[in-house]
Amino acid sequence: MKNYKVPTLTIAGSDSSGGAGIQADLKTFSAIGTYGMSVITAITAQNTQGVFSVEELSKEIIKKQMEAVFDDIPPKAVKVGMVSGPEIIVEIVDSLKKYNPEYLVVDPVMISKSGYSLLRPEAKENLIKYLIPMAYIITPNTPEAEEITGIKVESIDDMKKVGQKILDMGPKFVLMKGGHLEGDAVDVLIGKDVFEIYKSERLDRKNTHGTGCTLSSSITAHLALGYDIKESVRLSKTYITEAIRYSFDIGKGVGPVHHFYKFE
Ligand SMILES: Nc1ncnc2c1ncn2[C@@H]1O[C@H](COP(=O)(O)OP(=O)(O)OP(=O)(O)O)[C@@H](O)[C@H]1O
Ligand SMILES: Cc1ncc(CO)c(N)n1
Repeated sequence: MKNYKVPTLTIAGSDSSGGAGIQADLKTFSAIGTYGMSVITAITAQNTQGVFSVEELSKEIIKKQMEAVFDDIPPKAVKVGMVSGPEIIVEIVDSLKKYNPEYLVVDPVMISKSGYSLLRPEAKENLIKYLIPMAYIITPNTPEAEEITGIKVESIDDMKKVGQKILDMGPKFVLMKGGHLEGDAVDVLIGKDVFEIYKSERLDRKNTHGTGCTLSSSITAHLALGYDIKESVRLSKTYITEAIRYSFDIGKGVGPVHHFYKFE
């Protein structure tokens, strides 16, 4: 029996409609059985139809949130999602270096499903230079992998090649997500001596708001529970597939995935 009394932390933006960002992360942390905490980096006014406005929080309040969490309840695993500005990336990296959590999952959030930029262009350099190299695992989708490397990703072969380039930037593992390609939903895990393919059927569902956030939070929670990287990704791939399968129409646009307890 796993010890479920394990704290997990998400450092990310708030999605007012509850489908992505902090809200998706906390739902996932709970559904998998861990104790979820949050450091909020930005507030977005968004729903199933789009992102309408973003207000970034100051680096001072981000630092204070990090101190409050780590000084009292040090998380076993941490996930970083939306970090839109260059200064807050530096602040978060400094705090993470100070507290040194065992697992750091980086979801390099750049553009929302509705096409809104969640990473300011001038923040990209700091993301690549400081945050990506410290990650235990980074989980880019294909457009993000292209932005990070400048190389097109159109096939599983490209995912392998580009994933290797990202691995060379310093993270321990790279999970290349294939949700944006055609055919089966195939994700590729790459590490120094690791190469695994995770394949599921492509579900014909329109409600995929928050898939990326949910997958990376699930990996974070499973790592915190003590699963190894391959098992954490395998269980998380199942979690996201089922969460998409059981998604339902809520709101007028691209609805959220459905979170529920499902294990092994
Ligand atoms: N229609 C689908 N059917 C099954 N699995 C899917 C589908 N779409 C995406 N996935 C899976 O969902 C996970 C998230 O992948 P995706 O590439 O959609 O992430 P993302 O673009 O970062 O998401 P987001 O838009 O929330 O940021 C991956 O495991 C991917 O294979
Ligand atoms: C706050 C937030 N983070 C991440 C995503 C994923 O695209 C989103 N839509 N909103």
